[in-house]
Amino acid sequence: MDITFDHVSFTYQAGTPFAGEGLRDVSTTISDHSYTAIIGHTGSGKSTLLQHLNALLKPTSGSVTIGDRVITAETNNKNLKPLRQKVGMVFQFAENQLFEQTVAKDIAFGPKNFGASDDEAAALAKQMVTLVGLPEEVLTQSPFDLSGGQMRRVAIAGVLAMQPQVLVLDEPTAGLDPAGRRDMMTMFERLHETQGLTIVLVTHQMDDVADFADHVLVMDQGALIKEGSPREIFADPDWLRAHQLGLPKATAMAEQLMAKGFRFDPLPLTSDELADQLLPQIGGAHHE
Ligand SMILES: Nc1ncnc2c1ncn2[C@@H]1O[C@H](COP(=O)(O)OP(=O)(O)OP(=O)(O)O)[C@@H](O)[C@H]1O
Repeated sequence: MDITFDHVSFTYQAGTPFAGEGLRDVSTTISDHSYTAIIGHTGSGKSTLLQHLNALLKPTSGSVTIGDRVITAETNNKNLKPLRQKVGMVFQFAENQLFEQTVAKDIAFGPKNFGASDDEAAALAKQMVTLVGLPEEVLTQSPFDLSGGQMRRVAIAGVLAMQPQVLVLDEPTAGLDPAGRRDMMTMFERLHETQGLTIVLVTHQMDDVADFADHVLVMDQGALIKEGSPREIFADPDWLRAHQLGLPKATAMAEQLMAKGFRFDPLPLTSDELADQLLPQIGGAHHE
């Protein structure tokens, strides 16, 4: 399912003295099965864009086409339920939204709300808890007895239990330690690869963009100012700096090495790429 933005602008509190522009004339397509990263500094419009992906917000002007549904300012709020099922949202600190007495009940809540029987919902809960890498034993536990990282996985399982086609992730690794972050990102990669889920990721971690995304949207002051593959986006470090954006660690290190006379073409995005280009220059990796 593609999601296409056609000249989308969005104004918060339109018509009041507090009106503020959230999005300005954004046109782009998030393709079916893609892994799209959205980057941009604070207040650039990333969260506003995300909320248009399942019509939590509707454009003030322009349209968003989600699969076969066209959302405009005139769209009424009826019949949006199927959209909410197809596009699953994992908000920042999603674990704060857990509320049931057991993990099983929490994961089953969404499907039951959408008409699944008790048995179907329980089966989904069992399936999803495994999919997010937790042992089945947690199903009978209180979510509040789990670690922060495990609680977040339960919240994600609850979104996956709706069997969405698109998984939207707003800084999903915020607050986790480095190992927890890596495990979480590997889990999303697995969901993308094995379940065919389209992933839309908002992140400040440029290494995650380089490692996982195949398409990148760069937001600034509500506008989409650049889009392309990670290689295209990270090819111009000066441009990124001018927009207060960082670089993947390997790219930043390559830049420093270039100042000392090393050559890199293209600029490496990952440590493997950095090593592959560096070794021949320091007399390593000779294969006779
Ligand atoms: N509820 C709101 N009412 C009024 N203005 C808002 C509201 N939410 C966001 N804005 C404004 O819209 C613009 C875009 O905000 P948005 O939250 O989408 O940015 P962001 O890139 O997600 O930022 P962050 O990285 O801090 O989450 C900002 O100027 C912000 O002040």
